[in-house]
Amino acid sequence: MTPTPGDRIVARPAERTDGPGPDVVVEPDAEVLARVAATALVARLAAAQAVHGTASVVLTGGGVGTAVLRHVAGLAEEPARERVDWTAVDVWWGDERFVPADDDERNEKGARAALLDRVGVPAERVHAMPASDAGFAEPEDAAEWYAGQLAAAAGEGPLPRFDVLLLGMGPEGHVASIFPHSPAATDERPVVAVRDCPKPPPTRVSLGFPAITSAEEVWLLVSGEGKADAVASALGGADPVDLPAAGARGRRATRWLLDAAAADRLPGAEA
Ligand SMILES: O=C(O)[C@H](O)[C@@H](O)[C@H](O)[C@H](O)COP(=O)(O)O
Repeated sequence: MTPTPGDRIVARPAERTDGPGPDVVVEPDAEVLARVAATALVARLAAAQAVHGTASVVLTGGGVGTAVLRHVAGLAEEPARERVDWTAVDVWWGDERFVPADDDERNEKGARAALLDRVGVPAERVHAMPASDAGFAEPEDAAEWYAGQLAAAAGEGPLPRFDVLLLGMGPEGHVASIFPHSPAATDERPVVAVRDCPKPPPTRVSLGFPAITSAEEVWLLVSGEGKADAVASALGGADPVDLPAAGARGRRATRWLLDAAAADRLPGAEA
């Protein structure tokens, strides 16, 4: 039987005072994880459209994040499946590499190939972060422009509704382009320029914590044994400055979608 989200809740850490505690879902491997996350994402976006008429999703780069998008595109081709109206989905990014538009390092490029160009999201709903050859000399200018795009979409307040915000996580606990002990980890702006990233490329634009934590739901997609220590620390209550993933929380839900290897060091993990 294909596992579905929630099949194996291995940990539900204590309720926190500033929102619901995280749910942890473990799937056998990265492939199943991506498939299950894709099915859940389609359901969540369809539900948002039923309520609001539109849905919004914040995308991540990374291996699992891109695999999820490929599975979502596959689901869109299955007539019997739950449907998302892709003409009524706003697509944002959690972070982007400040490199030329046609650079393979662009998260946007991967997302377009995996999903967006396949399901026909209208151009005006694809809110890519600027490339380095898009007329912004500095990433700070690009970050400010993106904050303006978010505010314009919000109507009131600085941020629009994000129904689901997807994040990958690095082995040291970075999310989006917020790296441990970087200025971005404590920046109070919704969008920040990031320089001197420990992981190349060094110059990026990222949502900051105020934007990430404004999302209705934050889903962290994490696979591989190299992430197991960071997963355990984040769920164990690490300081987000030390381990940014610990600060990635949604208003209504925070969902850690793990494969078994990434969940291996969680207390109480099932064999
Ligand atoms: O910008 C980056 O450096 C990556 O996109 C990064 O944020 C990625 O999401 C994580 O490192 C997880 O990546 P994997 O899922 O491939 O391990």
